[in-house]
Amino acid sequence: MASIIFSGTGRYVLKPMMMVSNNSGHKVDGFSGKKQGNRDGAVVANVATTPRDHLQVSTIDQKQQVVDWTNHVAWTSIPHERWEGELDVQGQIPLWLNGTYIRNGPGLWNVGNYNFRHLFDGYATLVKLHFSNGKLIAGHRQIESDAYTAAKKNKKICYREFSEVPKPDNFLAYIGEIATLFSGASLTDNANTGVVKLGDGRVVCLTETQKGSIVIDPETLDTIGKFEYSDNLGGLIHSAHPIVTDEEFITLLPDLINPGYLVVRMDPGSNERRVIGRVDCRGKPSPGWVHSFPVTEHYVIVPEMPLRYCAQNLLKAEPTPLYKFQWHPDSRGFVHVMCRASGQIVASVEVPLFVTFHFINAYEEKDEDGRVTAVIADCCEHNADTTILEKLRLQNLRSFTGEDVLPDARVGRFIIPLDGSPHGKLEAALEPDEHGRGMDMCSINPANLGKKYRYAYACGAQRPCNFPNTLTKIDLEDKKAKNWYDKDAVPSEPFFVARPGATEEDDGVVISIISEKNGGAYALLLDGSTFEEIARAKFPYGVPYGLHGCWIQKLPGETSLKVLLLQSCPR
Ligand SMILES: CC(=O)/C=C/C=C(C)/C=C/C1=C(C)CCCC1(C)C
Ligand SMILES: CC(/C=C/C=O)=C\C=C\C=O
Ligand SMILES: [Fe+2]
Repeated sequence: MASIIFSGTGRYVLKPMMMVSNNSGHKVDGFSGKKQGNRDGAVVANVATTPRDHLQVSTIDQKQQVVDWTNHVAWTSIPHERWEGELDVQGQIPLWLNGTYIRNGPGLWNVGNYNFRHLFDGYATLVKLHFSNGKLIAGHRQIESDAYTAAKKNKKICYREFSEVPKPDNFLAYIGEIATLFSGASLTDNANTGVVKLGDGRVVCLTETQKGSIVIDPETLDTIGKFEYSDNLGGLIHSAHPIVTDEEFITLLPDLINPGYLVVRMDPGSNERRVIGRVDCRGKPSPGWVHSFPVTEHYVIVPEMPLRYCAQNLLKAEPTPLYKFQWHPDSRGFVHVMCRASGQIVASVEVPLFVTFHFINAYEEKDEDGRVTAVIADCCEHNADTTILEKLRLQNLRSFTGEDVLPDARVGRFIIPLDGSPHGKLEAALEPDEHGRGMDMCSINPANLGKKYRYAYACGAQRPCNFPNTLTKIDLEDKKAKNWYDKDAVPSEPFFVARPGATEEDDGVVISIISEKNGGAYALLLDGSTFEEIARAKFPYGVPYGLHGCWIQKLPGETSLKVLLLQSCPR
């Protein structure tokens, strides 16, 4: 398959399903807002055919065999606002794989002539892979958050992003009140981190600001509107990674005023979160950053990381080394265990210092009488080293020269006793050299959420590197890892989809999107069990790196939402 795409100056005519127009019918090239001619009405991806600078420079230097990463497609803004088309597939997509994988991530890192600083600042780009009877329709779409829409209109940043603060006059021009620059109104709603399917079918994109919860149409990727929480729980931020199943949505709301966390739960069909309980922080001066957290069958695990939110840094205009956070080793690290049913804290232990974005899973360990004796919680742990945040600055990601600069990481396993002991343990769940001492962006078989499990999928490292560059299957029982690697390519989070009816934990496929050194990108399917490639399909343009995804299973006999709507509203 693999058509040679960016080779000439001619236009590359794509298959008829694609769309490159914005709502006004004009093709949009990033933020330039340039109107592109569409005289013949042909469905043409102008962006895919215009040779882009990075496609010319991103070549292998024959002498050094080192790729110029300045314009690596992983860290280059997506060149157009939306696209959809069928991809040629090399290999075999399993016929049982029917549904849509949607991945979210910060895919646009410039506005006007201004270039963003940090990976997490970029405006949200959704990428979809729709699998149906062995065929693959792909697409992408920018999320129409207020932050993105305002930036596009004003050609300036108008809201506070992860590391960016708008100039007061940008913000004034848009919102109109200086008093609000330091209030919740100035915070971004750029939902660029994850995407979840709620039990009621709504698909919601998320980031760490509560206002950045945005409902999308999983078929078209269109922005439907804000997900408004109808409770009065308040607060401005939440964990970027709620626990979402068909039955519930659980998340943590950090309390920055009276340091602690509210543990809250929402039912399918509802927009109202109800409080399960509250954890008071044991360390000072503020809650630890809580990007994610795990649950077990009976407990919610609340990590209190010594990397804490920092009120002063929240207000600063210029980025500080740790952005909105500060490292407080003296105030130590803790893990709290809350009973889901009663909201009572059943354990609150001090643990060794740790730094993590992502918990992998957690489960309960029982004695022979079935009594829970401990909770095991696994995470991608950065050896208590905060420099990983700095490594994710775009300048650093784009300046790889072959030196091994990625800090070491491991599968950190917390062992939290439930017998009243004051301390918990943190150790590597397997020898980190198994996965090149790189470890982040993980998934598991969702059937094992909160239960004892054997396999995790994540990005590891083939060194030297400056960013995790392998897909890794971790066997926590045999303490072994299998690694997939494509030189100079950047793979995104390996996402496990179970085969319907499977009984083995690793019976399924692993989906990832690979940003290639030559400016291209491809969707990759690995067998969940053997971890061998089973199919790949090249995009007709470069797709940048992205973060987290979700799977929307097509049920047998299911009719699409659009068809149902058309049937219920006959003209
Ligand atoms: C993409 C990712 O993993 C994290 C994104 C985090 C964001 C956008 C955090 C934003 C924040 C603000 C804009 C101000 C308040 C603090 C904080 C939640 C860090
Ligand atoms: C890309 C990333 C965190 C993303 C948050 O959602 C972490 C990468 C860590 C590298 O080792
Ligand atoms: Fe994340």
